[in-house]
Amino acid sequence: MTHLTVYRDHDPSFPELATRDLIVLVGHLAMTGILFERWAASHSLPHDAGSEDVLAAYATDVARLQAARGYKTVDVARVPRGVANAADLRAKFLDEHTHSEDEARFFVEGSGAFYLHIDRRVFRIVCETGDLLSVPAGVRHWFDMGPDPHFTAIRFFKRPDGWMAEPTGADIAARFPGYEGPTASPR
Ligand SMILES: CSCCC(=O)/C(O)=C/O
Ligand SMILES: [Fe+2]
Ligand code: NI
Repeated sequence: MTHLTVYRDHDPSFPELATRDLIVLVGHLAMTGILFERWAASHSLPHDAGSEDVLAAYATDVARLQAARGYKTVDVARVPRGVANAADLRAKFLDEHTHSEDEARFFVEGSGAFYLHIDRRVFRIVCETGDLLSVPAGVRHWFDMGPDPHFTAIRFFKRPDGWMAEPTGADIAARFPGYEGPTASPR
């Protein structure tokens, strides 16, 4: 289930806030400039769906968000259940990094946890199917898809050339609770 946990960035053992209440979650994230919305993700996708199939199924939603927030480019990040190189894929987003522009992610299936490091706090947001989250320009963050990953996310970019990340070189991500999957108890 979607939830938010807020930590001080030097103390991963004692959260300041943990909530599954969407109104509280949206409000807390909005105070830091993060957009969170719950969308309908009602199109079932075949296991072998490609990016074009995903974008075609959600074309109306994609066009609406592009028009509203000026996103120029979209792509699809998809990790099907049971993928062979899960550990390598997981490692790709596990280090803290930034993007030079505001981006957004819409989870059309599956789940994963984003960690946004803002003003000496870490906002851990477990996203599930139907969740839309923005990552503001320059915000330090990382993403954990878990040990048994499964998700499809439409990614929205303001840059015409899509996903580009700048590593911060910090080792903060390793100190925070990872994402263990949708059946794990929330933290
Ligand atoms: C859930 S989309 C894949 C992860 C990603 O694009 C990103 O930037 C993580 O920080
Ligand atoms: Fe990122
Ligand atoms: Ni699947």
